[in-house]
Amino acid sequence: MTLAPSELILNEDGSIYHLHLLPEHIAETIITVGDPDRVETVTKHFDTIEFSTQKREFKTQTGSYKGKRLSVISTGIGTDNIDIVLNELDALVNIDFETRSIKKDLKTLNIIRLGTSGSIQQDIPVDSVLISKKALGFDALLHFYENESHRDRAFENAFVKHANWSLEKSKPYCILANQDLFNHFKEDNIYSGITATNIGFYGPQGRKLRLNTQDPQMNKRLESFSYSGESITNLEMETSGIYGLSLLLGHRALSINAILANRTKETFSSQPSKIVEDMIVWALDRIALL
Ligand SMILES: O=P(O)(O)O[C@H]1O[C@H](CO)[C@@H](O)[C@H]1O
Ligand SMILES: O=c1cc[nH]c(=O)[nH]1
Repeated sequence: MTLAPSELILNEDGSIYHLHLLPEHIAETIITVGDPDRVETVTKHFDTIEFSTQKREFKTQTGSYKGKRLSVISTGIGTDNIDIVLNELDALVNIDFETRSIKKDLKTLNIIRLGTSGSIQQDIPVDSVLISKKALGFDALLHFYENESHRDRAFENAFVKHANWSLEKSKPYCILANQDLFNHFKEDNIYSGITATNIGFYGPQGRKLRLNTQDPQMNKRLESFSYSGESITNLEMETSGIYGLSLLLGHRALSINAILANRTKETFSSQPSKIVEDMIVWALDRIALL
């Protein structure tokens, strides 16, 4: 099947539409960060940088860390951007841009998010690091793809019942991290849990400045939900989309987040850049061993 110019969009220089990348520009292990400024916070640790570009919020640098070729790419905020980043990264490795056809032999990328997040559990403090074993998506992204075989419907239904989830919101979807990557990064001083991803930072994460939220008890209900001994630990805005699209496309994904806020204790890190830097240094050494 040939993909039409309106579906697979290439720029005049042959690069993919939003990311502005050619296939040779990316490594097989990719670190995603939300903030474009965080790309260099990661790559300043690299031995060499071979390539840099930026279009809109999507900044990419590829180089080498301890001999391993890595790309770092910023996604901006939200799962709407994750739809663009994951589909275009996959196209770069699994679609032949000359023939506009899907390759026979598909590649699997390692996709590791180094993000920031807010904890909703008392005992997960600010300035800790958490890896996400599962994601619960309150965004609707995955519902636009054929996804049935990858979701944990029993978990989703138990959550909807427990939280008295409004039918006017999207049905939450539950997706697993790549368990090999999860085990590779898991260690005693790193927290792990279920990350809830939502479509906003304020109302959708239960924050009230001037506007009332639809359910003032939402975060309490998230905090008290437990399923097979596991709890929802933190809130952010990308992990469910990364896990969902990675599973559907055949890539391996893990989300690692620096905890900047504790929503239950109403605290925020006094040194957010330090914990982000510490997380990056720790994660890079683990990534180099993949
Ligand atoms: O720091 P990043 O990776 O952007 O992640 C978190 O920070 C942003 C909100 O401040 C959202 O993107 C959220 O997921
Ligand atoms: O509370 C927080 C902190 C960082 N990022 C989020 O999305 N939420």
